Amino acid sequence: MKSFFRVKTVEEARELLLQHEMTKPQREMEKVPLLSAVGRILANPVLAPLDVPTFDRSTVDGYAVRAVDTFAASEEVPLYFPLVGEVLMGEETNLTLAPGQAVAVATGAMLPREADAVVMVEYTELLTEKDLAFDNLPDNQVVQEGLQLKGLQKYVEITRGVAPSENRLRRGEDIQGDQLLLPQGHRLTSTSIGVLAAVGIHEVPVYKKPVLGLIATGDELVSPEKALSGASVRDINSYTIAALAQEAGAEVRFYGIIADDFNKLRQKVAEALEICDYICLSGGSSVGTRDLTEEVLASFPESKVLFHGLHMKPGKPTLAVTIGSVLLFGVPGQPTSAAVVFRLLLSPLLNATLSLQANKPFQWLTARIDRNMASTSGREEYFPVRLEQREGEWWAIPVFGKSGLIRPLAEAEGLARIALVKEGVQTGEWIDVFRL
Ligand SMILES: Nc1nc2c(c(=O)[nH]1)N[C@H]1C(S)=C(S)[C@@H](COP(=O)(O)OP(=O)(O)OC[C@H]3O[C@@H](n4cnc5c(N)ncnc54)[C@H](O)[C@@H]3O)O[C@H]1N2
Ligand code: MOO
Repeated sequence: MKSFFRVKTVEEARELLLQHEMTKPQREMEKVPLLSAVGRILANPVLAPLDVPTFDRSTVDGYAVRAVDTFAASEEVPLYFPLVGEVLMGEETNLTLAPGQAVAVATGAMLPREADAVVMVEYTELLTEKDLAFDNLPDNQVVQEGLQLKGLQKYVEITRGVAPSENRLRRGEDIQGDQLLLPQGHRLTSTSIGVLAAVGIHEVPVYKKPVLGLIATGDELVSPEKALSGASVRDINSYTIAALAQEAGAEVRFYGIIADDFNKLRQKVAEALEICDYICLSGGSSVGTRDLTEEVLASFPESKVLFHGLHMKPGKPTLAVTIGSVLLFGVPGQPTSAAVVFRLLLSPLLNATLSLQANKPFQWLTARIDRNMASTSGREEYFPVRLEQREGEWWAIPVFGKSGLIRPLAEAEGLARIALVKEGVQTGEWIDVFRL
């Protein structure tokens, strides 16, 4: 009878794997267009090549002024500014404001020189010489200057003063030229992509994605687009694992469902070894007579078993092998087991390959367990939980279901962990939860 050997704790397994060449930070880079850069990892730091904005801009629709000229304005005693021009959106202006003048500007438009604030259009009225009843005008220098102009001079009536810099975005206020914008190793998000667009970077240097080959084994498996018959079951793992691998930054190659046949499986593995950095086989990692994974992997001359079996539930029959520089895994066929092993072991490896900090602290939280849970000392146990806040504390509510099911995991918000040395936990006890 076959049995497991080289059994490791999850921690030992992770450390062993992180020493492997493949999990060392990836140094190969490529340039990708900004539109397809989300989720990719920056291979170089990005310095701002210029100031953003590149000129002083208005943040409102209104009139550019010198703030000091407007201080005395009020609803009771408005001030009148001759309108000396307009700056259209996207137009470069050469205007310079003289004291007491106003220039119409749209939100985002360039400000004339000497303008240091903008009065919102709501606090103004546009008038012409004709509209102004000269007799009633307050005796103010600004108006006098305006009146000296020829033709239908327009005036801006201002009923509220503005402070210097009010409604103005200064050159470089958003981003300063030469500033470090994004560090090497940063995972690009929608907002960091916006920042790159702002400084005109349209091709981004990123690390190449590690390639993960995926092979599902099992005579019983049927892909979702085919009809089920007799005792056949749907292939779930190929899809959850492909999605998890993509989330972790890998490029996935799917090698299909392979029947429990030594030669066919070996042939597929050989094919995958040609181009993959990681290979993940689901099913057939246990000790059943048809569980061929280990036998197939062992038949490659360079093959080396790192471990077979983890002190972990679910995920006990996990297998890790190296063939040359390629890391190969046999993950259990049970859908929840496969997903848990991938998240806890393979995702951190892909993160390491991509220079991402593995298991970021915010992936874990502590919560109080909602009921007594039994476990066996000597293995780490993981079970799906929902999370709830009660009076400022997190509580973990177990979602029960065997590891052959998929729905309980889909309902869960976390995986609660009972430590290796513990024999169960009591209601209310604090427990580590890995957020899903
Ligand atoms: N005598 C023992 N039997 C089992 C042990 C053991 O220690 N001694 N371990 C059990 C545990 S725990 C697990 S987990 C499974 C692991 O089995 P395998 O990895 O060898 O996987 P299979 O036997 O091929 O399949 C198990 C189960 O999962 C279903 N499956 C397989 N692939 C997929 C897929 N891609 N999508 C959906 N479902 C899949 C398969 O139909 C089986 O029902 O072994 C226990 N047995
Ligand atoms: O260890 Mo198995 O992976 O429980 O279901």
